[in-house]
Amino acid sequence: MLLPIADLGHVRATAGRLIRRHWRALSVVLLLHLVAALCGLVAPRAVGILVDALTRGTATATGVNVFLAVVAGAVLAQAVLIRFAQRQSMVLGETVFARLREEFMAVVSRLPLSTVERAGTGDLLSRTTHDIESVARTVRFGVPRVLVASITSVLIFVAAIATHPLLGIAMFAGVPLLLLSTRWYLRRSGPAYQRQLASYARLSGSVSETVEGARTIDALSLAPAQREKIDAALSERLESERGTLRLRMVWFPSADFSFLLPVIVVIAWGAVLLDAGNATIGQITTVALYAMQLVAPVSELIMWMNEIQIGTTALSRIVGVEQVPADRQQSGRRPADEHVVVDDVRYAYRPGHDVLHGIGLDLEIGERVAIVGPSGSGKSTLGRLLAGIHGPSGGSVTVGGVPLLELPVDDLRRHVALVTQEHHVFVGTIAQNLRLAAPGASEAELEEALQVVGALEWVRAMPQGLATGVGSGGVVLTPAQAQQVALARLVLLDPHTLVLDEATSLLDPRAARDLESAMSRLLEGRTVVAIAHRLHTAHDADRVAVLQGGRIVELGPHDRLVAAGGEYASLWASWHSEESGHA
Ligand SMILES: Nc1ncnc2c1ncn2[C@@H]1O[C@H](COP(=O)(O)OP(=O)(O)OP(=O)(O)O)[C@@H](O)[C@H]1O
Repeated sequence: MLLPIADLGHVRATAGRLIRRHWRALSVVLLLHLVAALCGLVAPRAVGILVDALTRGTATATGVNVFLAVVAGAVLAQAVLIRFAQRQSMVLGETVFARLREEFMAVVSRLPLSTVERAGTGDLLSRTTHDIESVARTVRFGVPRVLVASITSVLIFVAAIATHPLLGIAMFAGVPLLLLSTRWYLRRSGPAYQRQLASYARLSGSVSETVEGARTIDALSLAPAQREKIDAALSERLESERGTLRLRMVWFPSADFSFLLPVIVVIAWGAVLLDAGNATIGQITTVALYAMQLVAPVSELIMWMNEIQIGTTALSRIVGVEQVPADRQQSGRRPADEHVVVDDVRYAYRPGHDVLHGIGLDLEIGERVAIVGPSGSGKSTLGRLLAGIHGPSGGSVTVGGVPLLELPVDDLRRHVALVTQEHHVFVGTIAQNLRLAAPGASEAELEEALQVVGALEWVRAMPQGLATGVGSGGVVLTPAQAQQVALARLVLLDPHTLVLDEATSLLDPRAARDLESAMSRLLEGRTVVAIAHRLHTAHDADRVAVLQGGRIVELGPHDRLVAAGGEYASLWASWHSEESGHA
């Protein structure tokens, strides 16, 4: 499933909101361009007057000097005004774009994890990079240029009509062809550009998947299949680019012709009027110069219309991300205590296919519960629901009487946190990695957290201690160190309930043993739900929940369940005999 794409109404509403927010700055930009365009109209008019004076033989040396001064003054004024207008346009473009990008990043970081997982990284990656760049180009250059070109074109038309109304009308000669070809183009270009952008998303998805899964691809010799997939994505992209190119190849030449047409018609029609004594050579010269002056703004308009079309399509994909429904709704209620209760919980990844069927689990504050069961029985799913990552499809998971999904995410993590085998080290310093959990923590607090998980010594031994750069491009941490940093983050978060999923399984036995003491200090005084893949964890727990086919089939202390001789007893017996076999 790809992320939603906003319809034109929403895109227009977003554009309208941006214009309203910046209307003052936009008005200044428009005013500057308007005056600059007016200055640009002076020269053709002055040339026309001079031509007429020369034709009539009334031109004087002073007249020519005045003409030169006026033209030079107008050109200079136009150049200065354009400089300021462009500067203002760029500042405005950057301001608008910066806000847009910040808002988009805020939306992306709020996206429900389940949506990101389902949509895949390619689509989101291409929206946050390629589409944002496309919108940036439109906002920075496209919108100001289109506004300027529109104002200039209208003023040129008005000036031509004011010079000679009958001749001025000839300036419209290219309009029908321009309208027809543009309508033809716009009808087809929207879907064609959507296809093109979707093909970028698929290509970047295939490439990033190949890079991320390089080891698996290598190990299973999947390279040919992956190459085929990328080739298919490339062909799709090529085809979609060809599609839009075909459209441009029809539209551009007809547009080109339609704005050259007025120059030809003005001269031909001017000759007829001159013959009939209805126009002067000076007027024909002025209007013909205006017709030629029109070429630049109209061609700019044509070029940027195309860019704006691409930008609008990209904006619809960006606005679309805002339309992903939130998976949680804050109610403002505050948990009465630290009591976590799972009540009749159901969960389905796909509608109609429940993987949890009415789970009930009342966690006593400070107790340790181990969840055991065969692969696929729903242990990890239950863990994610307990940590408030997914919301249940039915029933509830509450802390202190408040459903987890009603809490703000920052708050939620201070109640329940999930510890998985994934310990991503973010690019930045060790301190920055830790402060993700507690942005305001002092260095002493960071060191205290590192001390709890037994990492203070090695962090202090690093070249710059807490300020050492880690992650991609920095010092490479060992898996055990990465895990210690993750645990220190949890110490800083200080949640009262922890859900452990395969917390130590990726480590070699020695590193796992080293971490066990760090772990046990972290767990002290907290409620713990451990998804137990090794049964000795279950043995040490206060209670064991046996999950089978998405249902809790047994629940109680280890000894009682073993004595009961049920499902857990046989799991325990087979695990025990395996263990003693290994010994
Ligand atoms: N992202 C997902 N989309 C669709 N189905 C999923 C997804 N994750 C898990 N499932 C399905 O949900 C069921 C429960 O999976 P879950 O991972 O919770 O089981 P588990 O007991 O933790 O298994 P294991 O011990 O192998 O990790 C399985 O049938 C699994 O195929």
